[in-house]
Amino acid sequence: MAATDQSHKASPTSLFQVYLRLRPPPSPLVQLTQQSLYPLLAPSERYLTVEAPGKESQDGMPTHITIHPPSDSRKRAVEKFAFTKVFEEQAEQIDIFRGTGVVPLIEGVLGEGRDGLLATLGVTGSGKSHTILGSKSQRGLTQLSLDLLYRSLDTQTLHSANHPSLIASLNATDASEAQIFSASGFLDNVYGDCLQEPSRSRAPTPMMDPAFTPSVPKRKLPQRPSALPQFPNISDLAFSVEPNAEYAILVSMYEVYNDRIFDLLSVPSNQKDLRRRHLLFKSTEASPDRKVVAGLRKVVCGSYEEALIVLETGLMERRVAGTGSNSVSSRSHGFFCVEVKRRPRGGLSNSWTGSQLTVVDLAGSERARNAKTAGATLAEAGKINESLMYLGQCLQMQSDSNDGTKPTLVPFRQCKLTELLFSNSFPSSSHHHATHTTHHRNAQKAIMIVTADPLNEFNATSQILRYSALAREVTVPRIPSVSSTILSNTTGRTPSGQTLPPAAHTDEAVVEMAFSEIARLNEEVEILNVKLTEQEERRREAEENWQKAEEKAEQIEMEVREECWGEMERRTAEERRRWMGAWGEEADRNYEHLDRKLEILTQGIEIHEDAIDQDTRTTELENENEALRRKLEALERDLQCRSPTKAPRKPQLSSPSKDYGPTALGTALSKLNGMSLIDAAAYKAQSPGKTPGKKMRKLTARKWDLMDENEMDAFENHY
Ligand SMILES: Nc1ncnc2c1ncn2[C@@H]1O[C@H](COP(=O)(O)OP(=O)(O)OP(=O)(O)O)[C@@H](O)[C@H]1O
Repeated sequence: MAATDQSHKASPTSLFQVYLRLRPPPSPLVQLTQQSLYPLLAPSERYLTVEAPGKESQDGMPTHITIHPPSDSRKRAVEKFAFTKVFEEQAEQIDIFRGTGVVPLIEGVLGEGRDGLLATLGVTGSGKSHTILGSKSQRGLTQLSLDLLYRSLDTQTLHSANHPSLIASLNATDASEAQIFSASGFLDNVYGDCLQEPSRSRAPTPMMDPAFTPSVPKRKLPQRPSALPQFPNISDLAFSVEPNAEYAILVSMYEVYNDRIFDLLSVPSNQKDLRRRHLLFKSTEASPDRKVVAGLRKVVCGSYEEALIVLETGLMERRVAGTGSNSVSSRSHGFFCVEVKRRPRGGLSNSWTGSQLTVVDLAGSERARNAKTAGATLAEAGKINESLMYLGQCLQMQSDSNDGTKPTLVPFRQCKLTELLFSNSFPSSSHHHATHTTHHRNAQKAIMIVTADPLNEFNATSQILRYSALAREVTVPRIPSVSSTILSNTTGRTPSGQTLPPAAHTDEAVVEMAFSEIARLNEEVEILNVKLTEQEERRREAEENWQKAEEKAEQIEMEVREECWGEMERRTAEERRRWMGAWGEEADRNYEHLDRKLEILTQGIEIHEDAIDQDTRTTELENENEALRRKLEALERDLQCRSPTKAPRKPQLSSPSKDYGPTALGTALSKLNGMSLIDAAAYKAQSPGKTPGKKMRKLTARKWDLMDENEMDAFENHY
């Protein structure tokens, strides 16, 4: 056999441990009734064989299977798949519970504070629901896990009926913006009178949400927990937990339908209103490092029985909602979550810590394909196929990286399902600002149980196995060589029975070699063909993804552009408003300033007019004027007497020696200066032929200084 892939071992860093469970053939009666639903092959046509356990197997369990394509298949390649463990048809529910990693997963949730995820994957009818939810006679992994949790916590589990402040305390610290209810309150509301016994008086439900109105259509009460299967028994199994702690268990359920998340415990307000509000998977303020489904309804279940009824209610809602929206139950991916919250014993503290176990029942891919022909919308069927294809890609990436050559880069953000399954699979740490401590969160541990029916259709089953397996080998069986076929009956003898000569033997060997070479080349061609088909398939998927990504990018760009444009317009309007405001204020200030100035001016004028009498002031100014004029004239005369030979200097009227400033007095003085000049000119005109020089020679400066105007006139007339 020629192999194209030799990687067998699951890497210890794998995000998922992948177990394969083969379902047994149905009983003849079931086969008869369900033949049309799940057309099965005859046992002789079985294409799947389990390999004997190898060296790497744990507990002597097989880890590999081989699938041989049926004779009518186009492909001839034989494929070998590796899993963490393979459970054959005879495996019971308890074997799966104990043999897969479910028990350590629960231990991690209880002790290590590590989230756990358990999912089943397979084509329709392969036994997913049987494995995860059980049957009429047997419990599934969900019920067994709940049983183990309650058994381990035992009396340390808190009941909301005994602790009235429990719901408020949980509400105060819940990071997922959830609505938390007590089990009795929740069940009362959904089933109403069905739960009541005539003699029993019912205490009011603590912390009942007023929005939780009793107008809800009542559901038919599910089977009593005591009527539900008790087998297999795991009473020998329990973990010891922190003795100084007390625990609360919160149950929530949701489904992913058409790539949207819907609460399964949130019953619609009336029968017609089946358009449920979808929820977001996001990081919240209280949970920055971890994404949570925000706004879920959570029910505090104090006992295993309460948890079972809530589980049944959610499953029923999944069916009711499915039927109402023209779909069937397995057309959605169902999530059942059990949160284990812990706080120090005493009930005083609100410091809840804890982790969560999530059980996932994935939709069957085959059902979606058939549903297309059964009248379901293309979008609905397409969404399941799409989400399973993305899940396949993520698992494929994991298996590709298991050989250690490529880093694990899981493209899990492509749809809600893969986001929900993988987002919390990576370790992270977050800083709590309030306490200034760094909280380290363990990476989630995940288990995938792949269910397969070896008698179900080859293509669908091989497809699921191909992308969920941890490793794969492709081989092509060696075809019996042509020469050996031809010569098988001859062996050195002619068909007539004659022995061939030695030369003929040599020719036979050459022919044999040639044929074996042709056969080898044929094998290689076959393998290359298989590889080519796969590459083409991957390329097609990649191109589809590329196109989708481009469309998404375009849409995001448009949204961003619109957002930016809106933001710009908003800011411009804001800026305009701000500017107009400022401008108005400035104008007001200016007006005010002007008003104040005018007021001051008016007041100033009034004061001036009131303070000084106009006439007195005029007289004063005239007197002053007179005195100054006289002084000026005396000065001029003095000047002329002192330098009689020199031409008389013109008084500098335009630049008086003393700067009087821009006051009224200054102006008056300037006028006076002008007047002096005119007077002097007039005076000169009155004494023609007499030069100032002659006059100056006959007068003493002292005398001249002391003479007044009249004396001066007399003096001039005398001479
Ligand atoms: N391991 C098993 N042992 C016995 N019966 C089984 C086993 N697995 C499946 N069955 C039976 O096969 C039938 C189909 O199984 P189941 O409903 O679990 O398939 P499924 O994969 O969940 O299908 P769907 O996708 O339609 O929900 C059921 O009647 C179930 O009881």
